[in-house]
Amino acid sequence: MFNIFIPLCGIFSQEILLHLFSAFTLISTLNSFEKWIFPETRPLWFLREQFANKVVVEKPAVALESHQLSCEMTGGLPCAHSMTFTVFVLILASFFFVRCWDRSEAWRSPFCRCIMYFLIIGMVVCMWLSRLYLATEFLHQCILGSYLGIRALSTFEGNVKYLFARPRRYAVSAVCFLGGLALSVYYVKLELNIDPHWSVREAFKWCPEPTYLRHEVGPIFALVRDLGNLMGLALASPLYKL
Ligand SMILES: O=P(O)(O)OC[C@H]1O[C@@H](O)[C@H](O)[C@@H](O)[C@@H]1O
Repeated sequence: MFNIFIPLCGIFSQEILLHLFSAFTLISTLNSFEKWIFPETRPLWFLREQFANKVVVEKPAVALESHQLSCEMTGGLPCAHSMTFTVFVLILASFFFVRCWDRSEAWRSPFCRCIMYFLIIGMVVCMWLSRLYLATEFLHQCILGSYLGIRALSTFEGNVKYLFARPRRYAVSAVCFLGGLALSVYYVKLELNIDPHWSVREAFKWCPEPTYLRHEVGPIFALVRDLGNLMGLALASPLYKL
């Protein structure tokens, strides 16, 4: 998303680019924090654990396969793909249809609205199905991911003027605070004897081929990536001047 789709959207308008990048970064950070604080298991890990502990002994008709796309290193809840994809599709659809509505009355008809909702829901459900097919997510993780994405996006849209008007020093301080919070979670977990790297250990334990694991999908990498993107936005603040 950050490398291809979001920059490509910037070809059409700088407004879309800024809106997409800021909403996407905030929502991705929210997701990374949730996964960092409370990593939940994934179907692949859960099922393999069940077989290893002999809780399930009957061999299923379908074998579970692991490959590069299914060897994830973060927790399952909330599904990052569903969360960010829902936000991406909603922002693009709203820009596209608002433009069409401004150009022609015909686009405001109930038929066109139905097509729009059908397309959005269809694309999000396809994303859920792809995650379920790979056994990387449970259904509730996908549904919650999309739900949290929608709630976070509506909060962002409601406060966008306030956020875009923040002076640079406030924005940078907020990002530094988030960095401190992520670090504190690490030490609090160590104090409580909770392994902060639990999800990484699960990934190494249940992924049959260690070379399938990608460092860029680890929880610390995702947090650093998102906080780095946020710092970029903070340094460019106030964003309404861009
Ligand atoms: O939660 P999901 O959908 O399995 O996604 C796992 C990871 O997928 C990666 O593509 C993202 O960069 C990470 O931020 C995310 O944690």
